[in-house]
Amino acid sequence: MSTSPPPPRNRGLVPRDIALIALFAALIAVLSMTLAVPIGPVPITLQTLGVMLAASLLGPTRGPLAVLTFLLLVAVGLPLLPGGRGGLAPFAGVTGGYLIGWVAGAFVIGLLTARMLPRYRFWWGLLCNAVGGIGVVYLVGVPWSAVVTGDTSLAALLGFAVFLPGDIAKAAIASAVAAGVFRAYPVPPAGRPTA
Ligand SMILES: O=C(O)CCCC[C@@H]1SC[C@@H]2NC(=O)N[C@@H]21
Repeated sequence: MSTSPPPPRNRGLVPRDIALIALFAALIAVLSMTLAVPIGPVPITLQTLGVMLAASLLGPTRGPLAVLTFLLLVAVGLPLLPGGRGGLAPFAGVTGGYLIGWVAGAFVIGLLTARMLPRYRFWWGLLCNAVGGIGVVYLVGVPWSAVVTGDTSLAALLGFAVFLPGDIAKAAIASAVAAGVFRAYPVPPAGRPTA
């Protein structure tokens, strides 16, 4: 009886990984610049859709690296945030907590998604994206906004509710895409579950 060798773990980043990280960083940038609904100090955007897709499809290492690559480009001054913002100022501003929360959120989505494979289904994906892409992101972003604006009232803290419908829709889209990809490619490309 022949046994197949276990998939390689912790094999480091190969050129294909770098290309995927760059591709998803670019996707986040495109989504970041595509739509911004200025409903208050923090806009409704499509950015978290990019974060969720990157994390769901690339896993807990490459997903956050794609987000970090995007944030690095913003930090060096590229105008990739809505309104053509870039540089270091956004990180200290009212949305700075969301920017940082994306990295932690992507890690959690990637980790949970990797644990679901190969039994990943839409509803499990929705849960992964909701926990990481909404729960973790808000956990950092909401109090950060409150502190920066100086409004720590309950009403201000509960203001995140306005983002929920859109972010749940984004989590559903990311989960549907990931479920489709994982169904089409049932044998994970080397490293997808762990890298
Ligand atoms: O462009 C920025 O400076 C970051 C904006 C952050 C928007 C946050 S991300 C989570 C929540 N969902 C949205 O649609 N908007 C907020």
